[in-house]
Amino acid sequence: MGNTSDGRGIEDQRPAVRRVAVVGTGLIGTSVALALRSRGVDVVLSDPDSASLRLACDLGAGHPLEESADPSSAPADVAVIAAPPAAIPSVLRRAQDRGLAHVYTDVASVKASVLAEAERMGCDMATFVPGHPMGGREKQGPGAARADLFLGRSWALCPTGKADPQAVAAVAEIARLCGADPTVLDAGAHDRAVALVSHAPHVASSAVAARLVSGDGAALTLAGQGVRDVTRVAGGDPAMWSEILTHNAAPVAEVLEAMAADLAAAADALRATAGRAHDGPSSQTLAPVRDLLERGRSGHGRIPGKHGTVHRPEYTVIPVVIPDEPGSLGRLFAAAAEAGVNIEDVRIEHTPGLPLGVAQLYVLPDAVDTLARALAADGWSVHPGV
Ligand SMILES: NC(=O)C1=CN([C@@H]2O[C@H](COP(=O)(O)OP(=O)(O)OC[C@H]3O[C@@H](n4cnc5c(N)ncnc54)[C@H](O)[C@@H]3O)[C@@H](O)[C@H]2O)C=CC1
Ligand SMILES: O=C(O)C(=O)Cc1ccc(O)cc1
Repeated sequence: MGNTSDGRGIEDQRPAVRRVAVVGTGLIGTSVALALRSRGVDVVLSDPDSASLRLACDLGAGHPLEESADPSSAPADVAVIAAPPAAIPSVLRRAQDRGLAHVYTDVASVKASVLAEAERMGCDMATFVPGHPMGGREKQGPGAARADLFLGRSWALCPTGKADPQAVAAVAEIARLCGADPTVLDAGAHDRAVALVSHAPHVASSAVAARLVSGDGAALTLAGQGVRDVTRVAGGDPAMWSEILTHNAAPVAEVLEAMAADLAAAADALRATAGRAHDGPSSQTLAPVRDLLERGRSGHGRIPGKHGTVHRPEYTVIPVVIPDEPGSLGRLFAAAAEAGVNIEDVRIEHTPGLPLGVAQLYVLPDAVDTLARALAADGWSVHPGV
């Protein structure tokens, strides 16, 4: 359900969106384009990086803008600008000047500074509705794009008071066509919210991962799923994230300062407890640590989960042991295809020093039994439920 922060509904008007221009065919632009294509929308694409543009086209995300019939005579219904935050105001200004679309939106992770710069550059704020899809990955480029990236996610819309309500409705429709839930809020409120739920967590993840740089190799072989979960987003592009953090500096700094105070209190308490483990976990000295763990669990419980946002398919992971040799993945995928099962995603875990790896196959839950039986019958070492 889409709502504004002041309670107004935005699902009353649902305009037809038939033709969309996506400017910037990286991870997010190509994912938006793929999602729109899957809903029958005609998509034209552009990117200054010709390799990204070609890959996005080859993936079926759309056709290059330049090769389209006559772009100047047929403005798209909506242009989605999916470039890095700092580039967006100038890209928007150029797109508006050439009449690329009737309505414009962007996907930048920060909103207030992008909006202020767009206004300063004289962009038309009646047709510009800033947006931010709250789905993403720690990988860049069109090769990592997925049509289902935004399913069940929120999609923030931050129009200024000058925005035409029909433009807001058109961009809300883009979000819905991508399977997301549009939510209108003020740019400042957006930036404070994402500082808490995305930007500061990214820095915290990097802080954990940065400790591993000096960890010895033997320690790293003990890494389990926990540290992989906590550090996943630290794999994101440092250049892009420096840009995002710079554009949302004060709100992120505030959250990091609070985290740093929690960590310092926990470290002090642990120092004071060192060598006194037999006093038990309820000792007064350890109270700040216990308090942090309790608050952490409560905070974790507040994240909307499986029952909050319902549309995203939950995949089940089937681990399969594979020989670390050329062709083994190909044979595994061929066996899955033979069983008629679509592999939705795959991750490979290698154990250093062993001639084996584990392929984690992500499949829809109702395909698990079929696939596990077929692979086992084909001689694979399959471990569903592990
Ligand atoms: N990575 C993520 O998980 C998320 C990123 N975002 C936002 O999406 C935007 C794009 O990020 P990603 O797709 O992750 O990055 P990306 O690096 O995968 O793609 C960025 C694309 O923009 C292109 N580009 C650079 N300058 C351009 C310009 N002047 N005009 C047109 N295209 C230009 C690049 O060639 C590249 O293809 C950023 O504003 C980011 O804040 C939003 C939600 C999630
Ligand atoms: O990797 C993930 O799970 C993310 O949630 C990524 C992400 C990165 C940047 C955004 O502005 C929004 C989402």
